[in-house]
Amino acid sequence: MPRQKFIAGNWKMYTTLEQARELARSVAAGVDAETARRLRVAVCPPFPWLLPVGEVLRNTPVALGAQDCHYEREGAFTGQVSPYMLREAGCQYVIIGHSERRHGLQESDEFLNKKLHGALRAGLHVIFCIGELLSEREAGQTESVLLRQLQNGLAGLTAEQAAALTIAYEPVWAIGTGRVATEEQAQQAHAFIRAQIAERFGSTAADSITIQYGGSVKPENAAGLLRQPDVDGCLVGGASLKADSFLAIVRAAL
Ligand SMILES: O=C(CO)COP(=O)(O)O
Repeated sequence: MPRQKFIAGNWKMYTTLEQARELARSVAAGVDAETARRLRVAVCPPFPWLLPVGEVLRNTPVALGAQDCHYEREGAFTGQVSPYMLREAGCQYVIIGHSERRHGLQESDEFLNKKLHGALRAGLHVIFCIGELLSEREAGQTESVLLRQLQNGLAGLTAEQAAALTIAYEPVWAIGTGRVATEEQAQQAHAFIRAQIAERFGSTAADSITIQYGGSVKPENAAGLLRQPDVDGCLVGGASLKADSFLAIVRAAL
């Protein structure tokens, strides 16, 4: 059975409350029953908008996700958000390891691995981001970087947990730059990631795991990327902030 495609929107630190509600309303209105039967759609608003956006999405096929979490259930962690709080706020998904946290906030593979386990303990589905810098690609290190991020980032997972995971391959040079990876570059990286999952967790996990592509995905390039055999969906930044462009990407996945 083919893997179900999964399109997620990462709203990053954008939208006012009113824009967030309106965007969620329009996205939900554009995902009909047939679309919902054939693929998964989620949006990941900023933390303070999770509850009001969750309210808008209630009883719709669009799932709610957060953009980060801490690894502990609770504690003296000023400014952090527990994965259990996210569950209680209605989240099904959480993004972990986005490059804007890896490189902007120096979050290490080991730290992200703790978050991954914390999120799974809380019952969240994780979108785990990996990807190389431009300098690493140009130095021919793409695969070794992905390998390190997978080895350290996914340490201690069971095959069953790996099978249910979403990996987002987001080459850092393609994020917010308008410079999308070519279909061949995306397919090559995704096939490499799947092969590594097979090696570590077995072929059942490799067949079931969802591998999204992220980085300058737009309505014009989504269909070509999604046609690649190992591209199971997209993690969309800028184009997820307009319902029209996000829904066009959703339709490209049908
Ligand atoms: O970082 C991204 C999604 O997480 C991609 O962002 P853009 O789609 O804006 O390039």
